Amino acid sequence: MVASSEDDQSHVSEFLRLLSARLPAGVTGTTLVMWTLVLVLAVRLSVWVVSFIAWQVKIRRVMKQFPDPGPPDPNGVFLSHVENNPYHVRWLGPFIAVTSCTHPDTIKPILSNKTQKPDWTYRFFRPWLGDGLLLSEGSKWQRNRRLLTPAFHFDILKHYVKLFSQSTVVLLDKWMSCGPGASVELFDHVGLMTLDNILKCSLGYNSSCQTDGKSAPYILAVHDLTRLIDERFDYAPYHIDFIYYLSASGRRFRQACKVVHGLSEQVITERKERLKKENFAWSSSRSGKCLDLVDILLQAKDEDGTGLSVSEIQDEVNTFLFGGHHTTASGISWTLFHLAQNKEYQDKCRREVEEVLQGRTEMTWHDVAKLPFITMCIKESMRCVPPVPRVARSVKQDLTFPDGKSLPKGSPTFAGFELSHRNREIWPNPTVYDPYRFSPENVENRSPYAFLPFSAGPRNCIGQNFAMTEMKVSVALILQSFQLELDETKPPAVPCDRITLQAKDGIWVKVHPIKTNTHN
Ligand code: HEM
Repeated sequence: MVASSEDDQSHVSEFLRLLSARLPAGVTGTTLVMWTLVLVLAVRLSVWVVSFIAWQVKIRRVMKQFPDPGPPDPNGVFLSHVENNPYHVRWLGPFIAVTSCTHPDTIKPILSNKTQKPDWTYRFFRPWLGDGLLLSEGSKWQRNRRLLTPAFHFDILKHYVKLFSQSTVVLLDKWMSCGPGASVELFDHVGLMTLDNILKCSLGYNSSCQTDGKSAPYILAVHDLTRLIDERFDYAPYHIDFIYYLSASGRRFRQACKVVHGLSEQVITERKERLKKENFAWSSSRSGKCLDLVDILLQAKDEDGTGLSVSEIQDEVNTFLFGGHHTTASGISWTLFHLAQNKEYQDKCRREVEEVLQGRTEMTWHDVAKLPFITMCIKESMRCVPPVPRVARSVKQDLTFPDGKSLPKGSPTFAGFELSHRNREIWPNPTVYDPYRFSPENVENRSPYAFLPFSAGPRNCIGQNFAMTEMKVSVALILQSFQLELDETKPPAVPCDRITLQAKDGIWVKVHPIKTNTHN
């Protein structure tokens, strides 16, 4: 190696000497090379400046088509603006403009296959979730989506109803032991319950995370990660990896990633050991058990017979651990909040579940289908506070809206579910919680793109049936055992954007037992 670098140096010196010999007096080979380099750099810089200016002129011309609502109102949303406009533009600093679509007709093309997930937002998740289903693109995403879809088939989901019931019972027992009328913070309790569910159901992990306290570091780390990613979006210097990872936030982010990856490693290692012990033969005849997500990941083979690598499996487990618990925790907690706030709907839900269960405390798959009013309440809650408030996209090819306005290739844009769910043109009195918006006759004439808690199009939520089943079971069983009342002595519940919509100071409710707990 040393000899070759010495050889290279002598070749360069020889070249410069020969070049100098051919040049006019006073001009050396070194000077000529330097000037050539400066010229090349100057040309490249000029090309870059000219294309930047051309791009800015184009962006400004294009963005003029879209209204700019100005600074956000105190609630952070532009309700009156959204009422009259199906989209708007916001400038992030002096050069970058992002459109937000807030009407079913403009959201529809944004969620089509003419767009893709943009690196400018999703890359902040990559050190945590890797190239799992949420972040991957192209053939890898297609392969994994195809592989994992069967894990969410109804035949599999119906086995989970029993597990969802059992996890809810653990939560009910905890509330029962707090004493009548105790004040509890919903996200704390519900977050552990939904983590328990995803660990037991999709990941086949023997969890007792609601009671053993071992998952507290994971929950705290996820809390940190969502806060830190949000902070990184908002602070431009942190967009540069080098600066970010030198900062205290960047170091904390790395530390939190280590904690969450620890749990996914544990899930995979434990499963592999169990499989070895069971001498598991990969076949669907696995003593009547259905294949869950980890089974599928460990079993998956490409056409050429290669399985998924360890890091591919880990990325998916990390993705499902997060995607499968943080969102449903938000959905269930906000539903309980809305029902605590609207006693008449809470009572109606309770009557419904009592009629279906007739004193039983465990749900079956058939029971879940008999809860239409609870389903309407959950949907109305996700309209008011969608767990995922928006998704970002980048336009792959020029995209034209129904009114003829268009976005050029490469434009960044948002599908704004939170705002479209409050668009007065579609939802009269949007701030009022009214589950009857979701009665069959009211749903009939509404665009399928009006209500999109699970997004739509090719990148819609793979876990939406899992989530709806889990939410119905938990809400029904909670209301069967407890009367909920908002705790007015605590700070009011205010939605706060932490990737999913959480509550700024939590959601505090008083839980009043309805009858003696018969779950034990
Ligand atoms: C109330 C609960 C839930 C809500 C509101 C929700 C919402 C969403 C939304 C809006 C997306 C699209 C994200 C994007 O385009 O960037 C999404 C994707 C996804 N969700 Fe959910 N989700 C929920 C529950 C779940 C559950 C329970 C799981 C897993 C068990 C899950 C797994 C995923 C995955 C893996 C993706 C990526 C799908 C893909 O790109 O192919 N979600 N979810």
